Amino acid sequence: MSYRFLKGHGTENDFVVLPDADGMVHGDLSAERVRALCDRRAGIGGDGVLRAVRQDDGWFMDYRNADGSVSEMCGNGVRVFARYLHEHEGEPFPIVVQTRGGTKVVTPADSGYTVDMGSPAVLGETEVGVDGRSWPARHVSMGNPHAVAFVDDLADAGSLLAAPDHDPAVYPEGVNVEFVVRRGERHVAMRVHERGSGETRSCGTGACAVMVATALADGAPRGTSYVVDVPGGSLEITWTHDDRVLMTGPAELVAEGETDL
Ligand SMILES: N[C@@H](CCC[C@H](N)C(=O)O)C(=O)O
Repeated sequence: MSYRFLKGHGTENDFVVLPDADGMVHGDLSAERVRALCDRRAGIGGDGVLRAVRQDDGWFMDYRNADGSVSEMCGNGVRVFARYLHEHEGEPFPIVVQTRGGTKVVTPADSGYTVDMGSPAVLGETEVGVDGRSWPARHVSMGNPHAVAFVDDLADAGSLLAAPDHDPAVYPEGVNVEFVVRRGERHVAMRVHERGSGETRSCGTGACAVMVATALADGAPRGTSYVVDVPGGSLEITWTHDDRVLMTGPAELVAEGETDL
């Protein structure tokens, strides 16, 4: 059976969008099917899948990582998802998106879309490691788990072909690991190894976790904005006076078609 898909990305974190308004097309999306869709040689290719299901309280973003695993949230994905809902489902802004990590509200902005990502949870210190080297890291939850480590050089993180070492007692469900360097005043750059997808060109929730960890390290007052560079572009992030993280960045839809994968 063939079905409709779209392909999109936010700062080159790329996704297969599966329209499934009534939840009837895909039913219980299997991990095997997600892996087939995300396969960059035999499939459409993507860091993850965004299945769009209409609910009584808005649209549900059913997010899956490329390996088929489920995650609570995807920050770049939610901007792409909102653009899809606006342009293809006629949803007016502000767009309310339900996720496993809570309700997110997306509005248009000069440089793309702004997402109210909610309040971060700062959960203490931990450690991450690559190739026998280790760094202290801050444990931040943006609905999904992150470990943020400051390094001298982004190359210190090595090839990132394998998941960085981390404490399984702190992260029993795995973790997204961000490596960060400073670029200037209120400006950092990061690489990320995503749980379930490997190294990606960007991670929206990761950039928010990085901003929170950096603002805490800097003693920056609430309301300060940071630019977070990722390999696929830049995101602007503000931690507001009322403890919400606002992320602004682009979202692109680049292709649409039918697949029988
Ligand atoms: N790329 C996403 C995060 C996707 C989920 C993550 N890999 C996890 O397992 O938590 C983003 O832009 O936030």
